[in-house]
Amino acid sequence: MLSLSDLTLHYGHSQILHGISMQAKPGAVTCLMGTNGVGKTSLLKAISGTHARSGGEMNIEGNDMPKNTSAHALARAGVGYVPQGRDIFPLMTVKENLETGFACIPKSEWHIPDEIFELFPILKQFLARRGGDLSGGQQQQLAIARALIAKPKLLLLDEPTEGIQPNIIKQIGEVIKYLREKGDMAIILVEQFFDFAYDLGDHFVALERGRVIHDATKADTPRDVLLQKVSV
Ligand SMILES: Nc1ncnc2c1ncn2[C@@H]1O[C@H](COP(=O)(O)OP(=O)(O)OP(=O)(O)O)[C@@H](O)[C@H]1O
Repeated sequence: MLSLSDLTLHYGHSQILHGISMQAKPGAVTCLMGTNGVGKTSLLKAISGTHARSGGEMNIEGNDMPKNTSAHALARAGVGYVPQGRDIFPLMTVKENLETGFACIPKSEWHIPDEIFELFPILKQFLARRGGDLSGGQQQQLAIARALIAKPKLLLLDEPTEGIQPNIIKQIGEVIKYLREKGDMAIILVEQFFDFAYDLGDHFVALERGRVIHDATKADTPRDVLLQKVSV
């Protein structure tokens, strides 16, 4: 689904990603791991087009995506991005936040599927509540739901468990498993909560200072080996 080859990224003169090559396949959770500051969020920004890469190739479902492809065009091509910190609109209602997910799909598909409320029942209950009045965990659920409304083929999740209470972490884990089992979506999960990531992951990519130091299936990634590679 997604294939990256020799991807580089800079902020001004400072180079953060140094030739990243990796893939993400439908029906699988690819965990992107590494200590703080290795470039995980920057890589998701490059894939989602929210910060243009400086070089390398990106291919989505067989189509080359030039490096100046806009975030909007990538969203239309099937990339759903749930950024770190969620970025929900605090003054808009839950319903309005969900409706912002319509921006990248044809008008004929502008409705909130029942599946969204089956996955996140709390959102149905709080449809008229302002986004900013939800708890952190509920905001995270809203951010994931909003991304799902655009029916992504590739879902990018940046630290979905950060600052969230254990019962909602468990629910988010169940949603990720459900989406994986549907089989048509590739999922890239950036996650510092090691056990959560190791439990969900089918494939593990570890970064160190903007370079890939590990890229293997779960069968070829013993827990202790990965833990050592992604620990300070
Ligand atoms: N907008 C920016 N301008 C300049 N440097 C930045 C910017 N955003 C991130 N960086 C730097 O790029 C490097 C990689 O940051 P990034 O957020 O991608 O890492 P990360 O692996 O996601 O870390 P974390 O787990 O802390 O989120 C860090 O050194 C960071 O300070």
